Amino acid sequence: MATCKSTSADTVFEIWLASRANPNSTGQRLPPGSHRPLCSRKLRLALRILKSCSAEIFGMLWSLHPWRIGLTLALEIIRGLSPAFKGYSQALLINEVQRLIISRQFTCGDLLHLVGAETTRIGFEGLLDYLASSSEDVIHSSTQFLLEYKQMQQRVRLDVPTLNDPVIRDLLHESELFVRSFNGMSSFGLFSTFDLTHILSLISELVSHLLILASVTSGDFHLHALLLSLILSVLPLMLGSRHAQADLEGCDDSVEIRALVTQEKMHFLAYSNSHRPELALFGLGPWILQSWAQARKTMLKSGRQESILKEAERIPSYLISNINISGLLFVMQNIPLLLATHSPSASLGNFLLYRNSIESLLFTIRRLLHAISMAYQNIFLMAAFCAASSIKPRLHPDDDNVVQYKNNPGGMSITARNLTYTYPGSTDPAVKDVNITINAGESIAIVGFNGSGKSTLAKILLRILDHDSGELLVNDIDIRRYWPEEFHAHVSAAFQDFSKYDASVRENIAVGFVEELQNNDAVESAVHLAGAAGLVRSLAQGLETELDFISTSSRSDATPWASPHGTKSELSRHGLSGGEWQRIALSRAFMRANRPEVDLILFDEPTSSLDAHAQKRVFDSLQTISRPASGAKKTVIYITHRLSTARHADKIVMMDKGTIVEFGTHEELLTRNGQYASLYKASV
Ligand SMILES: Nc1ncnc2c1ncn2[C@@H]1O[C@H](COP(=O)(O)OP(=O)(O)OP(=O)(O)O)[C@@H](O)[C@H]1O
Repeated sequence: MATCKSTSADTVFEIWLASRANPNSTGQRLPPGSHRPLCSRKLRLALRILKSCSAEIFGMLWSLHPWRIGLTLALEIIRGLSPAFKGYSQALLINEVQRLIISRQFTCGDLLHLVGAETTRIGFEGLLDYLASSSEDVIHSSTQFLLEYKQMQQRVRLDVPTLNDPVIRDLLHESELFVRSFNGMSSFGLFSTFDLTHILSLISELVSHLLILASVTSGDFHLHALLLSLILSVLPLMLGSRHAQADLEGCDDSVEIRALVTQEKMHFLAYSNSHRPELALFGLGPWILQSWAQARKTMLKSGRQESILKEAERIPSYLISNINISGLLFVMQNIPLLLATHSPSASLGNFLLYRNSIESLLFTIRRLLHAISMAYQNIFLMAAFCAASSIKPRLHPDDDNVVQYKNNPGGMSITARNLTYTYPGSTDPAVKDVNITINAGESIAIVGFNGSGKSTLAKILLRILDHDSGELLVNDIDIRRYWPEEFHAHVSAAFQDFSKYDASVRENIAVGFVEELQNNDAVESAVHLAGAAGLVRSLAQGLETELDFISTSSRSDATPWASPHGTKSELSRHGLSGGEWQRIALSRAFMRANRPEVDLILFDEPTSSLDAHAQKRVFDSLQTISRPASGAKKTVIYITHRLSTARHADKIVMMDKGTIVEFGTHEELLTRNGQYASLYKASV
């Protein structure tokens, strides 16, 4: 056993982190998913994890099917006794044959009787196996669902800054391995409730072999055999067959395909980093989770029904296949040997039983050690799963510091003081010492050279990123005191790197305010504001047209949401040009921007791919909804390289190298004759 350095660790997260210390290299971490060496330090950590998390995990799983899990545990323990009982029963059979032969009263009828008794035992064994595996299937699919659900929940609640942390990414990776191990897909092998029962079963097998060995050597043979026989005979009668309870509704293939597609789409959304800003901004987490859960349940249900149907067809063959004819033949093969020896005192059965028990004992010990070493590795994955569930998203305020966002009738006011932000892994700040005051209801254009920090500043203002230092006040309250979800309900945005969803036009737009997904008026109004009505009309299936974003996307993580079996929708997907996609993204932003509770609209390069008419249309719409003839104003911020557009804003922010170099009205900045003035003159 190796020795590892000791570190102090209190929470499950810290224990998990300590378990990743590389024993061969101080200060280095083991890569995520790698095996933990067996050493006294890691063993102690494993025990602490078991103490802290196992009750939570097994309590969670136990609550799913208490009686079934209890039953499965009992069955596994009894199944563990089977090999020993089998050896014992066969030894009895041999002894009986030997006795009959020696007493010269052997008849074929006696032989058939003995063979019948042995066959009955084997039949019971097969039935026991069938009942145990049926019950396991039910527990397995519920467990799988619950853990996958929890994992999706972990993903969608985490914000961009949290996910940017490489340690958190490693934690989520190991948490995922833990969940995958319930599908048998983990590199560590399977460690699930059934591995635990497997360990119990192996322990009971070990004990039974020891018991048999003790019996053979002490001669106290029949009592134990009787007990084992009784247990094996009575237990199956107590068990209800899952087969009888199965709900064998017919399966609808199209429902399954739809469910599978939805499940994959939602999974992709939850895991995609490129969609993360919109996911946070539009508060899509609960909707993704709910849609995924519904689809996943349908898939698991249909999978279970399929296996029930298959099993129902398979019961006779299952039982027959479990009758180990070779074992019986092995016993029979000893009869000639008995006939030859004719010894009145020899007991070949006892001799074989002893020999088999010794062999089985060693084999069982090997399997048990293997199972325990698998479990040891998976304990650390379990810690990752537990710790991941309790990560506090970076943008969440402390409970005692929370302030409720109050709707500002005149739009959102923003004050930034010495705002600085550096991307993880970078040395130079992308935003540096930004100071600005934006009054409620103002329209602000942010302009500047490429890479000057405009989009980064926008993401900080939108509470997608968290500034490293400085202060950001929204309606005179520190933005860090608002719940991000609550704050996001009062803003709408179109990002420069907006998302293209592998979905219909309607879905692509309505994710801006997903509660109105089926509200045609709301969707059509958003389409109208973005000047996309003509585009939608030109599509054969209008809002229901499925969009093909692959052909127009060049992003590296543009993973296709695989449609199984090459479905019809895949064939009829519609590609869009860059400008058309931009109109769809703007419609999405207008879906929310038009709502009364929204105080801030932020568009990052909203019209970069639009023609002059479309561009005018978008700015007219912005004007209409942010400065309505009656009703509340909204603050509008837009980032643009088109200075002919910027000049219409109330004030202009000129950025360079992460900082604001000029701020004022168009006229003021021209008079100043600085960077803005030279850029403006160059553009006209
Ligand atoms: N995810 C990131 N990780 C590290 N650095 C980044 C990241 N995103 C942007 N940057 C860097 O931050 C700086 C500011 O980028 P930002 O996108 O805010 O500029 P911008 O003014 O919006 O540029 P553009 O006009 O080209 O859109 C750039 O130097 C950029 O390389």
